[in-house]
Amino acid sequence: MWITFAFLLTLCLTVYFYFRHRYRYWKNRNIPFIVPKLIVGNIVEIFMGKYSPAKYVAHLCNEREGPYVGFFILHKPYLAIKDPGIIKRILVRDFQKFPDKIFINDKSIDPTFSNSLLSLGNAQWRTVRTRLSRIFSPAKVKAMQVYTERCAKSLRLYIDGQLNERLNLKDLTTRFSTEVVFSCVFGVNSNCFKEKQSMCNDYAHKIFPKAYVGLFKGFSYIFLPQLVKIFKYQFFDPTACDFFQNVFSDTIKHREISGVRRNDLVDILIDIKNQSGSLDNNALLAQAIAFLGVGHETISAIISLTIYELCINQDIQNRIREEIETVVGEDDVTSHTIDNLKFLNMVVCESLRKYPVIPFIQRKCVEDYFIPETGAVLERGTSIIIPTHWLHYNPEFFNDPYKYNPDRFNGDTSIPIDPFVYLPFSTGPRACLGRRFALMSIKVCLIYLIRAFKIERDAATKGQLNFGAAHALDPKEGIPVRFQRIEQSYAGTLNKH
Ligand code: HEM
Repeated sequence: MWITFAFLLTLCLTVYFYFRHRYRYWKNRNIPFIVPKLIVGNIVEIFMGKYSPAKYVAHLCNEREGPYVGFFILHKPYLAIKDPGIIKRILVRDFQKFPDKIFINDKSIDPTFSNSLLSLGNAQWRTVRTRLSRIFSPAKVKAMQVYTERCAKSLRLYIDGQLNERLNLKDLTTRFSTEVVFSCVFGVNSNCFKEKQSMCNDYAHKIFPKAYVGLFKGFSYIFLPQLVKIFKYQFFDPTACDFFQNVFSDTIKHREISGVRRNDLVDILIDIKNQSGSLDNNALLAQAIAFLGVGHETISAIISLTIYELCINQDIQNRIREEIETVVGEDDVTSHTIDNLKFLNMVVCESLRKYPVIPFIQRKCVEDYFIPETGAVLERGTSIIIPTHWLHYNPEFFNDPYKYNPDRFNGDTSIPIDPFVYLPFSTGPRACLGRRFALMSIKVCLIYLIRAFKIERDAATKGQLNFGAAHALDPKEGIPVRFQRIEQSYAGTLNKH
């Protein structure tokens, strides 16, 4: 018994002194930090469901003055960077020292996610990113607009059959985004508007699990890699990956045999595959699944949250409609007309500020790094968080940040917006690859809907959305709204297209 007691005592003391030593990490470097709780660090509030990870990081940033704040998840130190000058160094000027993500990247656990651009480490990331960089060039995105417009017309018809009924915005916009990404990435129709229950839509939803399972997976792939290594669970849902692997392989085979070109992403991926020494099938599939997973979630979230704001702020909805009427009228939507819709652009920018769908950016330092502004040295391997959500809601950078106010993006140079505090797509060499494609799809969808319908709140629409800790993009109760056909002039466009 004494031996057991001595063993347990030694174990407890070892754990205690180990953590005490680890928790001096930021103090020893003279970096302000949040005092951690023994063993768990600063993780408790997230697991109690008090905060989402994004809001928790924002809360930590508010707790300490200064350009950065250190915190701990279990024994591991993290640094949240608050100063725009240092953010610029990390994302752009000294990017070569911060090219990696924190995500665990283990091909034996999750080959699809680990092969995707989202998580690849420096050397491989560079090769894949260079190969894929032309995928969303202005000309390619212009070519994909035809397919996106087709999807917007299908959505419009789908709504037209359910006028004045209570509709859940998220359901409509995920059908649209799945159809768009399927059409442009996989080169096939997903039948999201033909079938109430579309297999493609169901599997697209499954790629990233929702609610607490999704929260736990996403969180652990960034902050608790030990758990992922022990339990070996995949980031992307394996059944969804199998389903899309089949769809993608069939499409590639069909294109190669038939020689048909559609000028979409599949064609580009086949071209990349045929270049010597290029990406193999698994690597291509990983990119396609990542595009589908990221693309369909983010595009649908921004469209539904924008429409929600337009229901609450009818004056803004009317202003967009007037602009569309003046610039586009009943004509086709071209990339040129999209560029001329200045107010619509301001609206989308404001939605991306108020709802940063990727609420923080992550980087890992690959060499010791001296921060000239403060004299601090970041050790090789330091995990960095850039708190987009905190920056976008900071009154020092955005006046009255909880207000939905597109006019803050009117280009007034007396109150310029710092590009290193407004980071919906991030910036620098590792910024979002799909930015151009996402903006085009969001704008096309909004133009088609606002031109044809007056969109109004329903009695059940909340004045304030309740996201809860685990529903980052997805308000808990959905977003119920009603669509009404507007005057004949707009109905004219319905018949025309
Ligand atoms: C509203 C829509 C979207 C937003 C707000 C968004 C935002 C972001 C952000 C913040 C990052 C992290 C960048 C960084 O670490 O510096 C990212 C990465 C990425 N996004 Fe997007 N994204 C959107 C849509 C899309 C779409 C539609 C696609 C493709 C179809 C896409 C593909 C990617 C890829 C491949 C990366 C990884 C880039 C790399 O590591 O090289 N995104 N996105």
